Amino acid sequence: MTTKPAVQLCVAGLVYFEVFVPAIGLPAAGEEIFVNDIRLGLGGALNTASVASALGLSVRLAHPNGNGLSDIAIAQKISRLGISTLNWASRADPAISLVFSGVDDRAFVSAADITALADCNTLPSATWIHVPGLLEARYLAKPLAVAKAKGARISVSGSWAPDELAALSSLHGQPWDLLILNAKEAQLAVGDARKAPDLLLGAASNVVVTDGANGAFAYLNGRHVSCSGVPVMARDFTGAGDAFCAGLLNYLIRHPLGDNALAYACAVASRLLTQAGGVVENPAVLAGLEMK
Ligand SMILES: Nc1ncnc2c1ncn2[C@@H]1O[C@H](COP(=O)(O)OP(=O)(O)O)[C@@H](O)[C@H]1O
Ligand SMILES: O=C(O)C(=O)C[C@H](O)[C@H](O)COP(=O)(O)O
Repeated sequence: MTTKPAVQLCVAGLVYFEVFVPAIGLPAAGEEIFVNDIRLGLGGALNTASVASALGLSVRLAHPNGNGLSDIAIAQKISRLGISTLNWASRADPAISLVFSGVDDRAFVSAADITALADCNTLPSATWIHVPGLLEARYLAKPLAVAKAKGARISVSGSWAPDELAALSSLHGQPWDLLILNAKEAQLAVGDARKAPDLLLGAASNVVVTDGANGAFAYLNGRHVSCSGVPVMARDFTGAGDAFCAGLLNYLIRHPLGDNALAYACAVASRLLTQAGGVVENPAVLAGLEMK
């Protein structure tokens, strides 16, 4: 008899400590500019984990940590969110990002101990394991392959990793069950984002491309599907892609062959645009979208 794993979704990757840089020029040497506020936040793997947990999934966050100031803040926040973790050692402060907010997207300057992921021996047993980043997936390749052999389904989302994106179309053997890219990543991977669902089937049996306000299109469960974005008054674009992944996985875990996966994922992503940052602390942001 096979038993279902108690954890429905494991999210494995780095948790980023983010400093949102105010949109002003740099001060001259020796000078100091005071602004009203410098916002801090957490992101990376915690984004998808927090959304999935708020949507009602049992979630485990697998991430390396050290003994830095950001590690203390991250551990406390995760504990307050009630998300269970699997940790292993990294350097202190393994993932720090400066976030520069633009008109309809953001840019990052980041320092990340990506190699710490290679020290992960085993990932928790889960129905799905999601890795938010191609480079992260490369460093986690061994435990991911072991988990897949034991029956877990593997999902990987893009992130801006040009070399990994360029190599995607030559992958074969479908190491993953689901690949999610945004349009810019898909463009870099295959030259024409619209063709990505067909051209990247060597990497994963399901390929989804998100396209900002336009929504998403995919090859999912053996069919070409698409959906429009849900219009909202956007406040902050951080975490929309990560929330989309959480919504999509929540749907696929509960309705593996259902027809509304993309529409549901777009609805979840649009809610994240109405709050600051990509971590859901107030589940009311997702009111009406929880699933039992
Ligand atoms: N301006 C927007 N209005 C409505 N939905 C949006 C908007 N921007 C993003 N989304 C939603 O978030 C998803 C991911 O956004 P996208 O910009 O494609 O990815 P990323 O955040 O990874 O860059 C989209 O598929 C869509 O559902
Ligand atoms: O801080 C960094 O450098 C990160 O890469 C982690 C970010 O929190 C998310 O990955 C945001 O990603 P989106 O969901 O596409 O907005």
